[in-house]
Amino acid sequence: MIPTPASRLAVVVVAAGSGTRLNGGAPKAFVPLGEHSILHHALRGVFAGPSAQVVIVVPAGYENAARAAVATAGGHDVTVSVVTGGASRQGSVAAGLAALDDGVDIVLVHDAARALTPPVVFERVFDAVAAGAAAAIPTVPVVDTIKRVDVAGHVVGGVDRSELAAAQTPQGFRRSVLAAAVAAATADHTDDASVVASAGHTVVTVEGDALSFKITTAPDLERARALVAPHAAATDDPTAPPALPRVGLGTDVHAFGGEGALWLAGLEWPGETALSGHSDGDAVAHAIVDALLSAAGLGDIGTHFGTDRPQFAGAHADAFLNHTVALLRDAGWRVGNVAVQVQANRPRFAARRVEAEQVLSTALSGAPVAVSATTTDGLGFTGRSEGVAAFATALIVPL
Ligand SMILES: Nc1ccn([C@@H]2O[C@H](COP(=O)(O)OP(=O)(O)OP(=O)(O)O)[C@@H](O)[C@H]2O)c(=O)n1
Ligand SMILES: C[C@](O)(CO)[C@H](O)COP(=O)(O)O
Repeated sequence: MIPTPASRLAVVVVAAGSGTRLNGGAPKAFVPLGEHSILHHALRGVFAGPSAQVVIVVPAGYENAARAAVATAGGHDVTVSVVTGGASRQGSVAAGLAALDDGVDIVLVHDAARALTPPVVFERVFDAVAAGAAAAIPTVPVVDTIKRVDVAGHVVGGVDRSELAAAQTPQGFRRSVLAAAVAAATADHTDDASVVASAGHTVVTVEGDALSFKITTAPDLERARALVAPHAAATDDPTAPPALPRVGLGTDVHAFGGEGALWLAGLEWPGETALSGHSDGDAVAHAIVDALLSAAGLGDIGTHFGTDRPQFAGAHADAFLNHTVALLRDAGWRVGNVAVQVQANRPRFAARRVEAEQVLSTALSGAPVAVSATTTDGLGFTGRSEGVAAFATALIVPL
């Protein structure tokens, strides 16, 4: 980091949004994340970064709650101003800029919603602007295949993801550049770099961080809570890695009567009756997903694979398990091992058990999977051959 007098730098923390997509019962920055609020965690990252004046922009009526968050986050020695936000994010940024001290010449604008951003990201952005850039933003690569989709939901083309990057915050600027661009803006932009770029300035990028994800929806909040919970008691540092392995439990049931082939434990079973379900009805894979998500404290299969996700309609085990591994990885975990038991009269697993274990293990990035199968001596719905039940346990370990 380039050392500069504290008076040069200010961080504007925009926390005035309503959190419509989160629907958390309070403006988003004031929704609980562990023992404290989202804003408290965001401020911990800000206070651990480069020395700065800090301006917090909040909804009307939340000024005192913001001052309380400053105290719990350890901002006793920091110059902090709390101001009321605008109707849009850009309006809130303008309100924050109006509260800057005279000596400030570099400004970082940070979303409170990116509450677990590591302090090193603030340093990277500040260093880039202090080294001469008019504007610098942290970005991360886009990992999904991106499609253009029309209003009917049909794919109309692809986008080369090598040309794309996902923008995060804090976004850093020469104060004069940002203030002039915001004052001259005629359109509402979703980030500050767009405001400055539309005024003709070059925006450079620095490395972002997976922990800087934005808490936008309920699954994001679950993920943030899972990151904060395991280590908060031990270290009180939300950016420290989780310390202990964790275990989880999952079950699933599907009835026979689906269309097409039977899919179970990641295998197709020619000649067997299919299971019904939104996806392929693979109760073994779904029980494993629930076991892994419960171990990580990331909710359950409905949280991430509900019927509102058309991409998982008809999907097989590999799609479910790959996505679950990615969710765990983003939360700081990898799969240790999985054990799953199937209760069913059919199919008979003995001849294909090893094959099933290999397929499931491959979908879990190589973690060992043990599959066992049993019947119930004619008792219950599995004994009457009405369906299949599966029970899974999982161990996950910190990355
Ligand atoms: N009028 C607004 C709108 C947004 N923000 C802030 O901008 C950041 C990013 O916005 P977003 O995640 O979209 O938050 P919300 O607007 O609260 O969410 P939603 O769009 O779901 O209502 C958040 O820290 C939010 O508090 C703000 O300060 N003032
Ligand atoms: C500023 C931002 O976080 C960069 O990714 C983002 O643009 C905030 O607004 P959004 O409407 O939630 O995209």
